[in-house]
Amino acid sequence: MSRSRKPVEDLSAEEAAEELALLSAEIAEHDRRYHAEDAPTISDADYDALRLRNAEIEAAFPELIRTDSPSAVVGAAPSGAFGQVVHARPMLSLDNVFSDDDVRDFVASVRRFLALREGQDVTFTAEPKIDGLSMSLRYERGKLVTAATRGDGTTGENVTANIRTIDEIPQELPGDAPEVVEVRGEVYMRRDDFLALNERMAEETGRVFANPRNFAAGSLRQKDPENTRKRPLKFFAYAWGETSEPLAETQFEAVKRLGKWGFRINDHMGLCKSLDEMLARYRAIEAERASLPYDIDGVVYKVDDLALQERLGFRSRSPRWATAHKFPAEKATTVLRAIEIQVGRTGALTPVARLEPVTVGGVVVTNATLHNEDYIKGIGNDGQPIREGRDIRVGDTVLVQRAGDVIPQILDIVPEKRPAGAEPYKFPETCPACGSHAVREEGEAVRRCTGGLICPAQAVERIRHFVSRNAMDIEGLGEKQIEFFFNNEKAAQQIRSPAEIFTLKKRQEALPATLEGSLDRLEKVEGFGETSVNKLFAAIDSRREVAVSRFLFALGIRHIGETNAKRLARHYLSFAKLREGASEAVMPKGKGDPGNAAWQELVGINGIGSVVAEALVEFFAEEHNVKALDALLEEVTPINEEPVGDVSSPVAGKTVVFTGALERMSRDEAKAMAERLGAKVAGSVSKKTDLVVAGPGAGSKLKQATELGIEVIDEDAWFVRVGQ
Ligand SMILES: NC(=O)c1ccc[n+]([C@@H]2O[C@H](COP(=O)([O-])OP(=O)(O)OC[C@H]3O[C@@H](n4cnc5c(N)ncnc54)[C@H](O)[C@@H]3O)[C@@H](O)[C@H]2O)c1
Ligand SMILES: [Zn+2]
Repeated sequence: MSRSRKPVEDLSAEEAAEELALLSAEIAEHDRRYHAEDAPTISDADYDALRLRNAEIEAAFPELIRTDSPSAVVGAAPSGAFGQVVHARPMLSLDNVFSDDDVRDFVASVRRFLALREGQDVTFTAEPKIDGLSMSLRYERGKLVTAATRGDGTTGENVTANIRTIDEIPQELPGDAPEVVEVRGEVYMRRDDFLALNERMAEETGRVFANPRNFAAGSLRQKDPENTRKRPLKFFAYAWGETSEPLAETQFEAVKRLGKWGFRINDHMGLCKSLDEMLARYRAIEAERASLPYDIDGVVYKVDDLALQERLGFRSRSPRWATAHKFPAEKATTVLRAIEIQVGRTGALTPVARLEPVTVGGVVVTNATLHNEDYIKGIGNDGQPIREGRDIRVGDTVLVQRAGDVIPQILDIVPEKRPAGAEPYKFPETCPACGSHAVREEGEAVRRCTGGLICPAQAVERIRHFVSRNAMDIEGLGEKQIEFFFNNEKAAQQIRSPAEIFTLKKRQEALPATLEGSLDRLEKVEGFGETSVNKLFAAIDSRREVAVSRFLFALGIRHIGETNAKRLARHYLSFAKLREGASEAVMPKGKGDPGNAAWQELVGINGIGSVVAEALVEFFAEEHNVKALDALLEEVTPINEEPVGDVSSPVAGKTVVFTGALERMSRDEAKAMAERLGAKVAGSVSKKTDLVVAGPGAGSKLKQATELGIEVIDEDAWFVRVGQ
């Protein structure tokens, strides 16, 4: 695969897009295994490396951020086993960094966002990152009322009854606690408790957990609280959610306050006034790691000043004011049992190593990535030999590395251990999914199936994306069902395009009575049955009306991920308007051509660049897509988006352009503020612009605004206008 150890700056856009596609599928699969099943199959370090690589590519190619980017996702949706709790404030994840340089970049990004000058210092807290699971404990008038897991960040599982069995969690808070306060932290299990209990479990049930985190998660999700009571769970408090009054002015003081209320807080938390102090504390905590009674997987840095935290705010899955500095990991050797080829959504053939299971850092690893054809042969991306030219063969003993590097999975082989008769691996030249020719284009690392529309690997993926949770969210259409419908020869049971999902019921109902009881009737097919068929039809019918953003995202247009779909939907509000805009847009022809007004409106939308715009325009220009879309629109009605943000603010609904230098805030902060206040931020001035905020040095945009008679104000006037 083109996901390689190639530095991000050397990737072509094509390679980057390909790699992002592979990464998102892979990460989603690991999230499911880890969060929904408590049974990960790769080490955390490998998982983090996948995410890091994904983030790096997205940062370098913001235009390529995918329909299903992992960067916007937290955890996994709550299971149905418990009641659900919608968090008053979202429970997010943390960004990860791995090297000293990354920490330096993190500090720099905080300073940049806040537009700090030299001499304006930021203090950070540093504390161990506990390897458990996060918990939100809601206290009202001093009494514990609900305890919820993080879930997908918005909605978690209600585990109050189980949490009440944990000694370290106070049922009541002292009188000085605010009327409403959500105390957040980590539920974990000590390593010695884990080892002892796991041994007992192995004897009694034959089942064991991979690590204390999984054991803690499993213990917390017991149906019967009495079972949870038998498991020695512990809790560290380190954060908070909703509070009816501020806890303190700094992170450090706020956590100290939680400690005074009876929560355990970590005594390795400290304040750092400089990068050097942060790194020194990281080293000190790392040195103590082995002697701590619980597992930690890194050090968390947080901006100490809560007013600055507030200004920094959040990205979609993590706060800007914190990051986790992860510990590096180790290597292990194992045997390569087989090489399998997977066909991705884009038709790329990816070699995957099936390994003799090996424990790396407490997690059993059975699969690894082999990157691409050349990598197996011992050739690097630059065409030069790697591993001194050693190729990788089935039967080889291989060195698997888990490190905070890229996704350095199989590093090398052990030549002395190569079995006699091991053959060089022959990469297939046909697609294992459809038999079409698989070709490798000049200069490309990836071999691709040419089957396009007929290749089930690609079509099935397309439909799978269409029905996925964040897209149309149609329950009952899992991979198996999609494949069943896709490969079905019976006209009344075939689904080969999104529209056909919605005509399935009609086609079934139109079957003549003579077929009653035959396999043509879905409910007679094994694995379906009347109840599940009715459920499926109900699920499909319930999605005949969906938000524009979901609908757009579901279409699987290149580069239109959830975030971009939302941006577009928020701008155009209706699907018809969006389609009209994209259909009318004429791309610039060469330098100096600005494109027509519809194009300019499109690229003027905050966050939408020319690559995304082009993908959208091309999608609507393709006749085949228009046909499929029209068929779909016969069945589905996209519901107009509501304007978002603070609708009562003086700039709500206005389109604002910032230009020139800003002195009191960075450009990013300005954008974030405007959006919070319900304004749309555009990148260029057009007739649709309502307000231009111009700082010193403003040039062509200011001139254009004046020509168009648009109101122009300076930064101070902006603050007066928005009342801040
Ligand atoms: N191996 C796999 O297949 C796989 C799959 C998914 C996730 N994971 C692993 O699961 C972990 C969970 O992923 P994630 O999205 O929750 O991100 P994360 O664990 O890297 O970081 C966020 C979490 O850190 C926790 N945390 C611990 N100590 C903290 C402290 N002092 N301050 C703030 N937060 C603290 C919180 O629970 C928070 O939700 C990661 O380590 C990741 O490697 C592994
Ligand atoms: Zn194919």
